[in-house]
Amino acid sequence: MVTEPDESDLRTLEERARDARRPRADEGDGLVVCDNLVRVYRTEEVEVQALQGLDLVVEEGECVALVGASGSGKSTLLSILSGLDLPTAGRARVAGHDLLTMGRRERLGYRRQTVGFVWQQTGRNLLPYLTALENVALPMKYTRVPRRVRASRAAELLDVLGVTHCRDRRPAELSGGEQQRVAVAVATANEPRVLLADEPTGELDTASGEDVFAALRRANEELGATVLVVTHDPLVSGQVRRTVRIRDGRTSTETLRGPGGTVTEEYTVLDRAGRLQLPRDYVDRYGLHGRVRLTAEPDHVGVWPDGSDRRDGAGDADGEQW
Ligand SMILES: Nc1ncnc2c1ncn2[C@@H]1O[C@H](COP(=O)(O)OP(=O)(O)OP(=O)(O)O)[C@@H](O)[C@H]1O
Repeated sequence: MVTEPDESDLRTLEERARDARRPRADEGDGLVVCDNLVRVYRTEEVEVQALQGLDLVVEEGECVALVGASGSGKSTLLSILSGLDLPTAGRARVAGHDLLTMGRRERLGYRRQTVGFVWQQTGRNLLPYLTALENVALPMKYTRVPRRVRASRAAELLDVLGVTHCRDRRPAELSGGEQQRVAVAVATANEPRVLLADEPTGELDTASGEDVFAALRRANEELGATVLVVTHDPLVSGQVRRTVRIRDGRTSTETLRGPGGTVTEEYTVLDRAGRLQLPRDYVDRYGLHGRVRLTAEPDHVGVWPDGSDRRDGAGDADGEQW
């Protein structure tokens, strides 16, 4: 028997069709692109430059850890990418949405469908009077997913993220780690292209933190979300392929890891003025400080401690080749 789709089914289908027609300006240019991003907080007495010309490109499908000292601007960046905060200047584009110019309606749709968010504070992610299943189903109500689809997708997400046993419990009846895994399910309910997490394991013990990180990885690998996770947890940053370090409101160095977590490549960002920051352990390892000597080689630049007499540019333990 063929049944007629009801009105809400049709609305959902129309919305999906409209969404599919929207230009994908991001394609081929990074799913997340920040270009010279600036965020200045002004209060009556002080002005804080939280982001000072940050550049970042994240490709679709990546799982990236953002690390950096307290106050370096990590949460500010995530707030901007989540559509909650507006940059002061620069360019920020996520999945074809220009975060500086988008209007109220587009911003609402962006926050409901394009990005998902997991906060550090477990209590901030879930509504206390709803069960885990109801919490996960709720965001789909706002995007007008039909009721029966909401329930089955919520159950499926709880299953993928390993928290099926929590489905009929309220947040107060869950451990911190279980709450955060349910929070990942809530954040991925509307199939966002980008999942943002601000220290999601910060309040947890090591074992629960690993479970939550495994949930984020599943969201990345099995549900297809591109993941950006702010973390102070070396266990998390040691397990992702790419770690981006933020220093004084700018991206400074990047580490790429191969299978098994071994570091395969280190990068640094050359800013518009031609300045670059060397990774701290390189500076220490090669005793670089103050003035350093540069050698121009056919295909790279050598950086040597001042006073070293090496001039041929061949790699040895006294300098660093770039
Ligand atoms: N609403 C605000 N008003 C004024 N200053 C702010 C505001 N939010 C953040 N800042 C300042 O901006 C700078 C960057 O803060 P941010 O929270 O982004 O850093 P962070 O790297 O996430 O730090 P942490 O690791 O401690 O969370 C800090 O100096 C902070 O005090």
